[in-house]
Amino acid sequence: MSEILNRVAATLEARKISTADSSYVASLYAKGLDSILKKVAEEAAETIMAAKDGDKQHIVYEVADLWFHTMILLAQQGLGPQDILNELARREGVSGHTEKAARKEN
Ligand SMILES: N=c1c2ncn([C@@H]3O[C@H](COP(=O)(O)OP(=O)(O)OP(=O)(O)O)[C@@H](O)[C@H]3O)c2ncn1[C@@H]1O[C@H](COP(=O)(O)O)[C@@H](O)[C@H]1O
Repeated sequence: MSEILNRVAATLEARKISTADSSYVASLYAKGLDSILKKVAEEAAETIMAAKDGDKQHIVYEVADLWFHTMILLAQQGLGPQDILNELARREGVSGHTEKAARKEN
């Protein structure tokens, strides 16, 4: 399931050394962190609106946009999808309440 995530992550890495005007990802890196964060916030808001509409196809489309832009954020920060998968795996089998309590201690 994560093969596509890995392929997209590899493309995002490659775009770090690309200056192609035609590259959406390269242009977003060039604009910097605040622009990336703005896109993440926009896509989150669009996801919320799609969910409120209840149109499943629209939800899938907007969540794909949201995942994609969070992946750009991760790449820009020197992280990748494997870091998130590792964190989710770590939480597996841990109840949400236990996790919440552990966070409060940190
Ligand atoms: N998966 C995506 C992908 N999903 C969404 N987008 C772009 O993300 C933007 C989403 O922004 P919006 O929904 O706000 O739409 P918009 O109004 O057109 O965008 P803005 O003008 O506001 O930026 C659009 O420009 C989409 O084209 C993507 N752009 C690229 N990819 C992947 O990234 C790869 C590299 O892309 P380039 O860097 O463009 O070569 C591609 O081969 C794809 O695999």
